[in-house]
Amino acid sequence: MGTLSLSAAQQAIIEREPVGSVYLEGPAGSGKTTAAVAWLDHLLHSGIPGDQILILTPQRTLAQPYVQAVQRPDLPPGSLPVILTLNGLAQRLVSLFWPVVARDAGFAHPEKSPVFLTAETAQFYMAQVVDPLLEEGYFDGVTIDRNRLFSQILDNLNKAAFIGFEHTELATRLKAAWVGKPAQLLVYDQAQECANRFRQYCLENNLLDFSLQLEIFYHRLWTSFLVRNYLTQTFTHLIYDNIEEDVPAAHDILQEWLPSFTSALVINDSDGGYRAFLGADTETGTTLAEICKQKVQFEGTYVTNPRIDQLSACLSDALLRRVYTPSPAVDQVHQIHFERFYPAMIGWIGARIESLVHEEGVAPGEIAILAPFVSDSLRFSLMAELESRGIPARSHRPSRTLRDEPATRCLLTLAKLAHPDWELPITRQEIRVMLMQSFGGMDLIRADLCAQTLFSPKKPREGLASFDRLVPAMQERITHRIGEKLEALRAWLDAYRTSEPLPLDGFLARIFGELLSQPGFGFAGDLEAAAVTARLVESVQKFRRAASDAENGKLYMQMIAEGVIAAQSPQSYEELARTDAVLISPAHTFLMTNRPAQVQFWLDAGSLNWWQRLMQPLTHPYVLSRRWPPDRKWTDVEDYSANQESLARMLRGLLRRCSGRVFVCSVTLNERGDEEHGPLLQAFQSLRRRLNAREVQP
Ligand SMILES: Nc1ncnc2c1ncn2[C@@H]1O[C@H](COP(=O)(O)OP(=O)(O)OP(=O)(O)O)[C@@H](O)[C@H]1O
Repeated sequence: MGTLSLSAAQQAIIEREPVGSVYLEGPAGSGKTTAAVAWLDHLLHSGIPGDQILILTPQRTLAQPYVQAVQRPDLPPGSLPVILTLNGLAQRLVSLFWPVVARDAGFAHPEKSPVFLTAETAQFYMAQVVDPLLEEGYFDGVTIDRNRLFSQILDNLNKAAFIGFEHTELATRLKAAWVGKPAQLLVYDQAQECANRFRQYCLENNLLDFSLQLEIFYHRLWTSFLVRNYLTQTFTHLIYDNIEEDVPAAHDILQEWLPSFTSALVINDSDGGYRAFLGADTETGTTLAEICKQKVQFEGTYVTNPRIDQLSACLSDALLRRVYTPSPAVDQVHQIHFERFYPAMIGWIGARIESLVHEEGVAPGEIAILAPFVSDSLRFSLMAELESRGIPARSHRPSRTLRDEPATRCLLTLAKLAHPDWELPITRQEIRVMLMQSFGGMDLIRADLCAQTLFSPKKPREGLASFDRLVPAMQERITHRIGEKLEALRAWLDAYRTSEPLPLDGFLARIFGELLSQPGFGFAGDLEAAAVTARLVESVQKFRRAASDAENGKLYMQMIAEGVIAAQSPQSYEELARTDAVLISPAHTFLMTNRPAQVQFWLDAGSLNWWQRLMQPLTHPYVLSRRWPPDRKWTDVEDYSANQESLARMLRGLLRRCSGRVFVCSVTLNERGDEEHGPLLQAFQSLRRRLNAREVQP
């Protein structure tokens, strides 16, 4: 177990016979996962074959400590433990037992293989189903992006599967809780119609989105003696971590499955529940405690200190308007900083971090800058500020898409140039970005000159004109060195155009290998660009497998241009965690990476976004949950208390992952020029007032 010396409580977990079930509960940072990883090590060293051990987590990121553990070189030789989410398990089983269930589940072509959809490809098919309805005027009064509309309909289907009700009941449930304007009732009906049609479309075309995978697993496979027998014989030992972040269907299945494991370690983080908006249910999770033979409680923390704990308690009291008396010690672990405008705040954060790193010896990787949302401009300004001070920074925005990456934009422009038959428009701006990326080190001015002189957006079929045709003065300005590369690029594209076209993923892999990664070209030695290319190729491949259309390369390009396919960048948390750099991340994402940071900066403290949830006109995370009574109305009272509760939980979670100090940053005028005094800022102001009042007391 590396250099950690385990506590007595942790030792007690691992010094057992691998028999019987244990329910381990405790707050974040109390060492539960560390004990579980040591337990896994113990199981493997005691001779249990790895592939008989199932490690289940609600989300891949939460499995990282186990993924790392099974990569250690000192493990005994043999098979590896199986690390899965419920969805991953469902997908495996549906593949395996497809011939047995496909017909009964209503698929039109049980003789053909199933096609498992990703979040992206599901959006693509949703577009096929919903676009004609949008043309008929569906969702006329709803102002949200098309892809968010699609993702909410998919989310509704998922919620029905997670909670365990018929997807045809969605609108009934949503409407029963609605108290606002009647026009919304029609929106729910239309969302229901879309969900029904999408499900039908999936059944007709052998497509399985997450909801359908889970429903088939839960209602058709799990109930089969054959499947249960297979599962109980395959897996004899279970580690199920972060049950509080999993969905009721997972808890139901584990309720029945758990007794058949030879040993089981079930772990609950008593502060968690951050994935509630994705269907996680802490209450159904805790029912697993009842069937475990032994219950163990971990106390304390390896991460925070008593002053941070006091700050956490004071903030909860302030937020929930309870009476409290803060200890002056909390002053030492937080600081509130106000600036009038955003740029000044960015500068202040940069200077503060510079002094933390250079004067106080804090490692950059121990610093996290957190905000409810991280916009592109915020991310860019922070990265630039830190870079100018020589501080390494990394950012995590789950919503950052592959199509936003310059390397992707370059590759897709090249794809359009190479496939004139697609007749897709190409702008000069795209040519500029492509040249700067392809040639590496080419400046904006020269790239612009090339785009102006060598390309006509009106005649995209003609592609790039030859450098040799330019007048000598222009050639001089662009430079002959660039001219040579331009000619090499043109020659490559010409040769490709006259040969048999490849599928888009094949084209991307080839131009990367034959041209862009060659010495002198922009992707040579650039690991980030190579990683982006690999992810793009993978995204196109998944799309190609799911969309059998002959012109699927062109279709992919169109879908990405319209934003239907966002090609989410599945940058691994592992990659991010490994670098010693300041992390810039949405607060919620930081919580789900489950890693502590010594110093945290909380940005936009005045913003209401810390408190209120994202507007989702087609769905509702609380109404679509198992504990919501079908006849109850969702009023402002419920809304207020849900927001309060979720902010309180988030603050506890952030501080549970903080070992040093919090800097709370507030700008009078936010990025949009508005003044905001949201509940987070108010809680800190209340705390300041009380601390000041204590100081003036005799
Ligand atoms: N015995 C120990 N001695 C020193 N540090 C420890 C010990 N056990 C755990 N830690 C450290 O404490 C931190 C939290 O541990 P761990 O992730 O196991 O806690 P947890 O209760 O599972 O929290 P979470 O629910 O957030 O995952 C980690 O950085 C870990 O390295």
